[in-house]
Amino acid sequence: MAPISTTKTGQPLDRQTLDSMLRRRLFYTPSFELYGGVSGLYDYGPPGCALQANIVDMWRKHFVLEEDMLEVDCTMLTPHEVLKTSGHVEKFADWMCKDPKTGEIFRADHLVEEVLEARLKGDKEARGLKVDREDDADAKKKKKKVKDIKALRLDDAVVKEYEEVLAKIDNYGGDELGSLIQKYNIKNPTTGGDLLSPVAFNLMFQTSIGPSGGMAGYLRPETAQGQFLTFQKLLEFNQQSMPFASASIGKSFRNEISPRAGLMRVREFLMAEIEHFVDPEGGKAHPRFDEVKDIELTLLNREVQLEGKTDVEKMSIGKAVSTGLVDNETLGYFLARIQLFLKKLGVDQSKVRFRQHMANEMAHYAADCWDAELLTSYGWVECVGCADRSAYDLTVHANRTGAPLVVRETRSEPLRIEEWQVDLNKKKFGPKFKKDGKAVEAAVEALTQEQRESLAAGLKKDGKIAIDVPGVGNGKVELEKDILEIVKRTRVENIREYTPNVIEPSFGIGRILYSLIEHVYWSRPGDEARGVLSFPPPVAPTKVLLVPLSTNPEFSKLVRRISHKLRGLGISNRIDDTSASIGKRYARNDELGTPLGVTADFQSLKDGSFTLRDRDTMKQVRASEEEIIAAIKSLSEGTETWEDVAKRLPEFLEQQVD
Ligand SMILES: Nc1ncnc2c1ncn2[C@@H]1O[C@H](COP(=O)(O)OP(=O)(O)OP(=O)(O)O)[C@@H](O)[C@H]1O
Repeated sequence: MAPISTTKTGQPLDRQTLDSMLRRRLFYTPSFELYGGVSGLYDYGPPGCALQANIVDMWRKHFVLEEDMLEVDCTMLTPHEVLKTSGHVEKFADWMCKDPKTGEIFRADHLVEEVLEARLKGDKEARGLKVDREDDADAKKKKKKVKDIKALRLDDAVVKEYEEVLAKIDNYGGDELGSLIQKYNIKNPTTGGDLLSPVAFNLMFQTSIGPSGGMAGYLRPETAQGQFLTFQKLLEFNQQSMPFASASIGKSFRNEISPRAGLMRVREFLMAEIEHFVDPEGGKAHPRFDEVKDIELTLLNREVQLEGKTDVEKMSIGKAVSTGLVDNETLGYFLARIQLFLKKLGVDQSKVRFRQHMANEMAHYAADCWDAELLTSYGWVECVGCADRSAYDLTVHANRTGAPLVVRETRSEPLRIEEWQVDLNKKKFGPKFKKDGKAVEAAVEALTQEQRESLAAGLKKDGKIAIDVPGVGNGKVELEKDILEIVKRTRVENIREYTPNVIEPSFGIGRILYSLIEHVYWSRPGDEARGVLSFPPPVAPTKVLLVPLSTNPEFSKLVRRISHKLRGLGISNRIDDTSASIGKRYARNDELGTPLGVTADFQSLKDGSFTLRDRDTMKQVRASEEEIIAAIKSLSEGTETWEDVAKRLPEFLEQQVD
């Protein structure tokens, strides 16, 4: 069963309270609410926008800047042909099942998951086991509308079976989901009605480009394809130097079947994707792997899941790669870098795990794939996917368009290849085969080295050979030695040509943003109605709250001056000069996650000093304007912590505001 997500004070996270706080503070709001809203579409308000911008900014610095990646911004409108070639038109689908009576539609894997989890909860209740508060609230809420939750004791063997199914839920295809629905007698949870068998539903939004409607297209479901199609130009831009990575941040669109998980599953979302192009020879080594090899990750491997379990293992990425658990250094390098990025954002490290894809879950061409999952009140949720897509994408686009999406490198040592070559005597060949000439020539060219070797021996012995040429005569064609010769020669290759493989870390910014909010959310003991969002200062939407002690215009002047100076330094700040008590004003900003507060008071008028308050500890220091601004700058940039500042500057105890 999905584990419970607790806050840093050990309380189960109360999602309803958090959600209402986030909407009240305008982090986000359902789109088109005046018209009744549309599932899976949300608008971000000011703190949500600032938070998203800060996450994206940190992403750019952590990946694009740090690794010299080549950022591109490709169009979201994509012609049908491109997505047909990439396989999306045929395969980018989820399984849905319909209730023919009510017309309701369910995503098949989510339905099986929801019903089995509900039954396991019911079993837990029936066994008299404590159901966690969040579990309880959830169950109560669902009981009203979900018929399937009953305090019903299950057989131990059934519990085990359900748990195994849940551990493998991402691995099932349509037929298997259909069988599970049948086997476990899963119905429409609201009406108890029968459901039709699962059918594939393509998640892309279709459109047409141009007024004639003649060019079919889609809103892109990922940013990746644009990057693959600019590969050649980027390689040129990079002066033919490998390896290199492209990166892109932009909206993607997926017509999710029944999005009911807030920002976690939406129909339009911001993605940040990297396509790292690497030479497949040499084990996909990464030049900077040494820098990360000792970083420890929490790994949930494929075999464990196939046994129906979810036990994780902590392991250094160096060991995971050397033992072959993670396929190669480049993939391992990015897993470690993803973990470091999430840490920088303030994601709770005990709520991060990397889950390896099971065979069915992975695209057939992928060599290995790991998801960074974050524990939230929705359970473990994939927030970053990291896949080795091999040479698939470049190969299919090259085959379709004829563009050479390859790397050509001069070899340091020319390569000498001993091989059997076929020489055709064109003067005799043409007149003999006439219109069939092309087909015969293609069949000859297609002969493998082994075939050529044995045919050479046959030619020497009998003076003629027969080869298969489908569609010509009876499918066999005889060739005499005056028409062709097969000889062994040495070919010297100075240029090496290869299709790079691609390692793709793919980030859903909205999922990361929401999970981060859950991870930093807590309430002060004894004051549960007041939420606090403990964002690290660099990621916080607003860095500083400026409060004049009272409505005295002299205080107001001082805070405006500080605000102006902070703005000059690019540090976001807000003045709250309302008549609410200082405690209330700070509480409001705790909910917005503002890490620092500056108060102007009578002492400020006297000696120009100000107090600086830390959101999390509520401790204050007092110092000159210059020192306070310097402290704010270093805290906002993440170069100092509050502990560092508190060591440097004298604590201010007199006027505790909360
Ligand atoms: N509907 C969505 N809403 C928000 N973010 C999404 C959505 N679908 C995908 N993402 C984000 O994009 C990232 C890369 O997409 P990917 O195709 O790997 O997801 P996915 O495997 O289809 O996700 P899921 O299985 O949850 O539908 C995911 O890790 C996730 O953060």
